[in-house]
Amino acid sequence: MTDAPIASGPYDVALLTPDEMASADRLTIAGGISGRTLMGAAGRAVAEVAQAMLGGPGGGGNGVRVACLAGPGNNGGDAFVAAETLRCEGVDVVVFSVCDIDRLAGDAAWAAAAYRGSVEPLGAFTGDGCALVIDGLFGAGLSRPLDAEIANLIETVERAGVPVLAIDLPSGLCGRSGAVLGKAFTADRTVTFFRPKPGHFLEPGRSHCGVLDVRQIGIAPDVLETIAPRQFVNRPALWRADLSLPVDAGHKYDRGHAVVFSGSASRTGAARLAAGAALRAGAGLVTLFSPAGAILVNAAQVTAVMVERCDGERDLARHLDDSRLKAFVLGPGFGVGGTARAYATQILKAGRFLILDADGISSFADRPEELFDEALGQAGEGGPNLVLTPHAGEFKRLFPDLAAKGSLSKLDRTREAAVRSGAVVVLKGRDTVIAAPDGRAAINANGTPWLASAGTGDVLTGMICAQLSQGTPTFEAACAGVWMHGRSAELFGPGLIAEDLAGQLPAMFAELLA
Ligand SMILES: NC(=O)C1=CN([C@@H]2O[C@H](COP(=O)(O)OP(=O)(O)OC[C@H]3O[C@@H](n4cnc5c(N)ncnc54)[C@H](OP(=O)(O)O)[C@@H]3O)[C@@H](O)[C@H]2O)[C@@H](O)CC1
Ligand SMILES: Nc1ncnc2c1ncn2[C@@H]1O[C@H](COP(=O)(O)OP(=O)(O)O)[C@@H](O)[C@H]1O
Ligand SMILES: [K+]
Repeated sequence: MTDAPIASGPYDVALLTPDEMASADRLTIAGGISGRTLMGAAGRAVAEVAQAMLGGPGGGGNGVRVACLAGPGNNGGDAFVAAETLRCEGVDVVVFSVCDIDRLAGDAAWAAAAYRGSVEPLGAFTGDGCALVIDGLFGAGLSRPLDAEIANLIETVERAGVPVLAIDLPSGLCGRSGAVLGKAFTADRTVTFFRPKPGHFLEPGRSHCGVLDVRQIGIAPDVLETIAPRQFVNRPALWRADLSLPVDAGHKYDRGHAVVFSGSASRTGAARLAAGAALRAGAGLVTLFSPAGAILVNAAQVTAVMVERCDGERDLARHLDDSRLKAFVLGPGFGVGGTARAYATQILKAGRFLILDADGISSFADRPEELFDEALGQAGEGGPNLVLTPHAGEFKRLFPDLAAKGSLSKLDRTREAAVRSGAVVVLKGRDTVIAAPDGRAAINANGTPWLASAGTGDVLTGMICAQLSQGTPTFEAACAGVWMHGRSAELFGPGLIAEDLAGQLPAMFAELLA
């Protein structure tokens, strides 16, 4: 993302649904800035990016042809402004219009009237000799799947292999959900305005956008106070102010004591991955709670991480008498069953933070209400006491109806799950969504595909646990953990396995705190 304002607070990283974007537009126009001014700025921003794609100013002047595809609404209006700007700069531009330009209305009609170049019907587009396609067919106003003529046109562009610059959204992509309605362009770059939309970050949308440029076109950020958006892209501006860090005169207990439950003797690695990450991510102390049969194998492989026996509810009750134990990870390698359910319930009843992952989640598959009732009763000052970190398969076990409801976006689905469960829900994947029961949600945008590797989810639980054990509010702790995890993967680069992630945390912190 380029040209974003300096990220300093949550509204700088807000995502606007198409309806919220229309409100931003209305509020701005009511405040005295005309729709034409906004469209003029939007179209010029598109032309600037087009020039960059053609090789910089003058790069488009050497006989290369740019095709501007214009739709029936304001997205088409932006395309006409971009076309006229490029034409004035000496670029050979042709507009291919969906409809007769006499049928355009409002600002789009104004933009078409101001264009002095040639216009051809959409059906005349072949892609021959074309160096760039500017997609101004549909943006925020897409209301139904693309018809066959437009879908065929997209295939023609794909076959011709011409680079695509999308205005606002690649046509066919839903800005609210990131879903493809029938067929959509796959753009090399997308220029959007004021703030990005959820569909730019939710898959498959993100994969259709290419490089995302966010341009400011004269909409004042203070309209966000009125609109009060509740979804954000997960960047440090969202949680930096709440992050827990060591204080100068602090001691290790100030930084919290984190606990990770180990599985049985042959399944201990996942818990150690989580424990190591929790320590490196900032917990003051970390203890592995191990069944008696796994103590030797655990003790032989840890140094700064401590090991304690925990073999049943009585042991756990005794441990919970120590109020310094703040946050617990339960699930990685733990085994599915009654023990996991009993421990989870006990921890929540004791008012401690619990990150439930993997087998911990699957243990509640047949009786999710038992977990949800406990979590709904326990939310503290900093938010819920429970964080759930499912991948799509685990999510389906706890929320089968939400997983099956095709009309819900990943953002909607995670939000509904958070409200129902009383937990902060982290629904993982390339486009991890973090949602709180109060309606706030964030879509993560960093990380690399090398994270699709065994054990990386275990490491994530440790990073979230480190923040929870230090007192960071729950939603912010989960967002920070997810971002740190993704950034660590980026810093390591190709060839990453789960064991490599925690080792990148010092470099990640150095960057974050610079
Ligand atoms: N908001 C702002 O601040 C600013 C917004 N700006 C720009 O405005 C854009 C939004 O403009 P917009 O609202 O006119 O919607 P747009 O995407 O052009 O499409 C609507 C038209 O398409 C039609 N249509 C829909 N789906 C269809 C389909 N499948 N197949 C066929 N037709 C279909 C629909 O018809 P209807 O559904 O009404 O029958 C209607 O005629 C936004 O993306 C940005 O580029 C900038 O100028 C800067 C300031
Ligand atoms: N293609 C991808 N791009 C970015 N992150 C990914 C991708 N695939 C998986 N991840 C991340 O990797 C982690 C995998 O976690 P999980 O599925 O629980 O694995 P495991 O159970 O083996 O630890 C999650 O944080 C997820 O968001
Ligand atoms: K478009």
